[in-house]
Amino acid sequence: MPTTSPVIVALDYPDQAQALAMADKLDPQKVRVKVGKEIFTRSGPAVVEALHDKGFEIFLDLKFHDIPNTVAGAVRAAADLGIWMVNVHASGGQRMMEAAAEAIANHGQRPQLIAVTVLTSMEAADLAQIGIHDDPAVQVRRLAELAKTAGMDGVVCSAREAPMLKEACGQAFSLVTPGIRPAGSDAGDQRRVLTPLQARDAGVDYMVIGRPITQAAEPTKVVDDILQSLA
Ligand SMILES: O=c1ccn([C@@H]2O[C@H](COP(=O)(O)O)[C@@H](O)[C@H]2O)c(=O)[nH]1
Repeated sequence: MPTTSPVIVALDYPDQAQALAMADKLDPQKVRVKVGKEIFTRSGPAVVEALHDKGFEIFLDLKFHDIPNTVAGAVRAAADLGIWMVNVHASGGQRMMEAAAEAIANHGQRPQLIAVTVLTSMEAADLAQIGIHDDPAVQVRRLAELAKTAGMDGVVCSAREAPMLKEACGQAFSLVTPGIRPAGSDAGDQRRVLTPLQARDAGVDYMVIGRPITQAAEPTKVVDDILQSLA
């Protein structure tokens, strides 16, 4: 049975052995896992297959961003891996997102297709450096509305923007939120953060949590404490 848990654990490791060792401490009934650029660049589809064999649903977080034809092909290849969710960058534009959606519209194992808005590591000063002089929330909303128009199933955003986006894009539009930090844990390079409980109360659908779990002395306990706090 697929899990209904909102928690997605980011398996950001330099090699497959370490990623799978962490997966062995996790329960596919309690969490999904995220395969990102580091481990996928190192291990490729083999790590996806190994995690599937362990029973996990997988968010393949490769954030495709290229011309429409290239992104369409990449999203199709991702769907062929049988993953649960895949993403593109909304800043690639409407035509790029439409090409991605079209590429998997009739796929037998169609994954959820979501678009990254503004990275949770970015704040207003970072946006200003790339010529965007709006508040992050304004840019997030602009890109989320474009993503919805282009046929995306949802977006990656910060939990801070969740109430605004549920209002603007509707309850069925999925909000996937990294930048989740249990109280007292180090924000690191993240800037727009909330705790799991604050994120739930803000209305997010999925919480992506990496280092607070993967770098903990007792990852299983951290997962259980997070799920308990949400119960
Ligand atoms: O805006 C974004 C998009 C993706 N991520 C990814 O989520 C995890 C977060 O890991 P933590 O260790 O909990 O910070 C990581 O894999 C990022 O690549 C994001 O943080 N923000």
